[in-house]
Amino acid sequence: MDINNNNSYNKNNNNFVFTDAKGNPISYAQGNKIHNQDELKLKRNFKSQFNAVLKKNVTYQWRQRKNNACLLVNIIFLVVFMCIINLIVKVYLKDYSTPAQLHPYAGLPSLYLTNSDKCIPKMYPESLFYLDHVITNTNATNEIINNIQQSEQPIGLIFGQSLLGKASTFCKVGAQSLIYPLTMEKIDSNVTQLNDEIFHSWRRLSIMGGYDFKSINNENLELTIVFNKTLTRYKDLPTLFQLVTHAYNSLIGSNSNFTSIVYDGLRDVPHGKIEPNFDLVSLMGPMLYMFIFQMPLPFILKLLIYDKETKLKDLMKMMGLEMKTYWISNYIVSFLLYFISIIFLWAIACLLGFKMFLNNAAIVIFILILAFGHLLVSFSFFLSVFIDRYQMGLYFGYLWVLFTGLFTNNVIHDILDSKFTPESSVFAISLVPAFLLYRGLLGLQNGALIEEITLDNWNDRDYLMKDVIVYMVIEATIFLILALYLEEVVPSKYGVKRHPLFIFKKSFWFKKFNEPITLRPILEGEGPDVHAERDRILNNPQIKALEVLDLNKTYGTKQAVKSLALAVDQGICFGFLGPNGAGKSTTISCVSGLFQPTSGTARVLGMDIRNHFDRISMVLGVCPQDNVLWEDLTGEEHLLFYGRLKNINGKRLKEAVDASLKSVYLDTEAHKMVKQYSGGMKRRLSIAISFMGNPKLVCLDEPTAGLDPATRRGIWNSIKEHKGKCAILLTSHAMEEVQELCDRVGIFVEGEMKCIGASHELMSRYGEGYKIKVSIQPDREQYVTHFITSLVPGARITHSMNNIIQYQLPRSDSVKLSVLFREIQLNLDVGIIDYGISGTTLEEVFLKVCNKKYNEA
Ligand SMILES: Nc1ncnc2c1ncn2[C@@H]1O[C@H](COP(=O)(O)OP(=O)(O)OP(=O)(O)O)[C@@H](O)[C@H]1O
Repeated sequence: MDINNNNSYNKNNNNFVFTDAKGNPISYAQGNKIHNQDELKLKRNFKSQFNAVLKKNVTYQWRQRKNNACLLVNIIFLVVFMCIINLIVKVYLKDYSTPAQLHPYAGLPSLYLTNSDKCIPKMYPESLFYLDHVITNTNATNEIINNIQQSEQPIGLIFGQSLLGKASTFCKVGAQSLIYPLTMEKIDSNVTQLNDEIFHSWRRLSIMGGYDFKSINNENLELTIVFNKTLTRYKDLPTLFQLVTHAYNSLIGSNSNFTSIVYDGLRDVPHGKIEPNFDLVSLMGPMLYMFIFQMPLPFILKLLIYDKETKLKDLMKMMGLEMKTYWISNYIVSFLLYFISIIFLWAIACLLGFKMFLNNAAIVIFILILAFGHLLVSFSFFLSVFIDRYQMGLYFGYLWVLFTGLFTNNVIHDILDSKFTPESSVFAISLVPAFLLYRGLLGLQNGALIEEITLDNWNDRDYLMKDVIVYMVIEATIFLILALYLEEVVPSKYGVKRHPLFIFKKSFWFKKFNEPITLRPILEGEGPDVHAERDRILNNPQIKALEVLDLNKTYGTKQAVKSLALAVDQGICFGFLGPNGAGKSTTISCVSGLFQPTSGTARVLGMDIRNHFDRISMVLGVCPQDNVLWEDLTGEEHLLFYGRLKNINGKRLKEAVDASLKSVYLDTEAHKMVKQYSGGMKRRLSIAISFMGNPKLVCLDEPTAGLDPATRRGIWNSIKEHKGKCAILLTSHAMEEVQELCDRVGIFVEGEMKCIGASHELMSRYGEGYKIKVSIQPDREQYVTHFITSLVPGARITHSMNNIIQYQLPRSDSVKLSVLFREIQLNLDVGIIDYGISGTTLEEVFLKVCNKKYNEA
């Protein structure tokens, strides 16, 4: 098959070799040039991979629709619950509207002294008076008036926020002036004009109140205090009266002939008809919406952790998926999960007339929703680093929503509401996404109760919405960067993590320039065939499917792989044998890019895994030890996904998937979801996945472990179908499987390759010779043994029971099978009923190599 004018693709002895015009083998990595058309497919295609992950995620989420519907049901439940209560309260409040008043009547002033611990926060000295709620005709009122009037020093007063709103202030004992509760401004209009003006603009709520000084001289202080009841939320401002009188008294000082105060009382500003403005949803809003806005968190955590827990993320990575594409696609799906639920909430809220959503500019609400969405998703990414089980993620998510909701309502609300809270505390609180959301929701609430938030006023003192949104964007960015960094370094059950300072290492930034590693020609203590393997790698210029060059892998203090040297030719199936814990899976994980070798490296088709893993993964297929599948996707959907990862699209993809399903006998089960598959079917699907996209090297980690003989044979057939088209690295504990499938075998013990070669070579090299099993007549053991040892000197009994004896013949060229057969056949009368001769099995070689190791130890 000519690829282009210069290069060709030859198939010799089942070996596929890319060669240049002169017939020299070429590596995919050589010179960073594209050598042939096929090589183009080595490049990861962002569009194709993004399409694959997005389609898979959307299909998977659609299958999770029952679970996802819970999210919407939770939202509906909370909203409907609030609506019902709101409705009941509104019906009850219907008769409480206040008619329009151009000249509202004056009311009685009153004062309330409290300096008990109960009402005064401990931080205030007891000599300060705290003025807040209004109670008329109490002794406390008289007491405070007396105190104020008789005091020679200014009296310390604290005005409760509920009395004066945000304009309240606080005056220390000994201060020169008493208090400046409201900004004073002289208005050049008389009371009537002022009344008219206020009456027409009272809804704009810009006037908090005023003093009307009717007559002021050394003997008289006549004033009216006007205040805006709507703005001050139904609180009287009686204290203003006292303040002004006292201030006046202080001002005129000892010259005072102050004899009378004409008191006109307090009255509301002129206003139009006031309907009861009670909106429970707005009042409860921040807390209610806290729950709703954060409700997607557990669902997003589940989505992120599931792939990690089930090792699907690792497999996708090994099969060529670029992590950047994975994160972007997951980010989008998570964001959509949040966004759809919040838009749904918005729609319901508008339908039901919730003021927080209706009385504020839609653009401001939309920006807040977007900003918090990004923060929530980034925060979920961050949390997912520390959680290994998706069930745990779900529980944690729900607890977080509940806890932050309740905590905000009971603690954070008070802290944020107090004007004594220093900016630094507000900043610290804002670092927690849930509390920052609360600040944003408080802004919306204030907008609903005071004045619509628009892009013009969104950073006014009462809303600070712009600040909140900027905080959200900054925090989202920080959480995302932290998540991506911690994902690489925080220890977890899955995958091997990097050094915390990896970004400061040169190899991180310049990994394309990792020095080539030359295999050591000889290593002390290695057997002759392992030496020969090193020679083969060093002296054979042909590009191999896989070359492992002095690969070491250490987990903490455990050295799992020790200076492994191995080459697998193209088109060859290499069997990797070894006892449990020998390091076979670790080798596959290093070769397939899941783990970074501690030292040494591997080359796939001439490309170094340290420098070209992005290309290697496109020609790599992996079937891990456990089935790593999405339970809620069908077999066909799995293959479509992995096919797209490998840049196969359109008609070719459909054909490849059909062929793949057929090759593992799953074509009739293609549309069943994996959760309905049996263990054998899942295993067959895993194998089909590993061969998807015509990989050049396939790693099969115990492909038939735990399967019945019939299924095992089926899987062997599918592997045989692919054999020759690519190199296969197969680990197994089943000797007959290795004998059946593998051209070469390596036995690996405690991280070291002990022997390597074709199975028959190993059997003859490590085998002890032939065995004869004879069935004898009773009491003839002595005669038969004499006969066998006379025939083959050195033959010894290895097993004798129930007149069946097994003899081990010495390993010697002098033992000729044909002679043995003939002699036994002629001398059956020594007492032999039946007999059989067998050679050394691979299992015996395996046991011998392993036992040798253990005996040495
Ligand atoms: N993530 C890990 N962290 C620490 N040690 C590990 C890790 N993975 C494997 N090991 C250790 O490394 C050694 C080799 O393990 P590996 O899984 O590669 O063996 P194996 O030959 O595949 O075994 P098996 O046949 O049982 O699958 C074992 O001692 C194992 O305990």
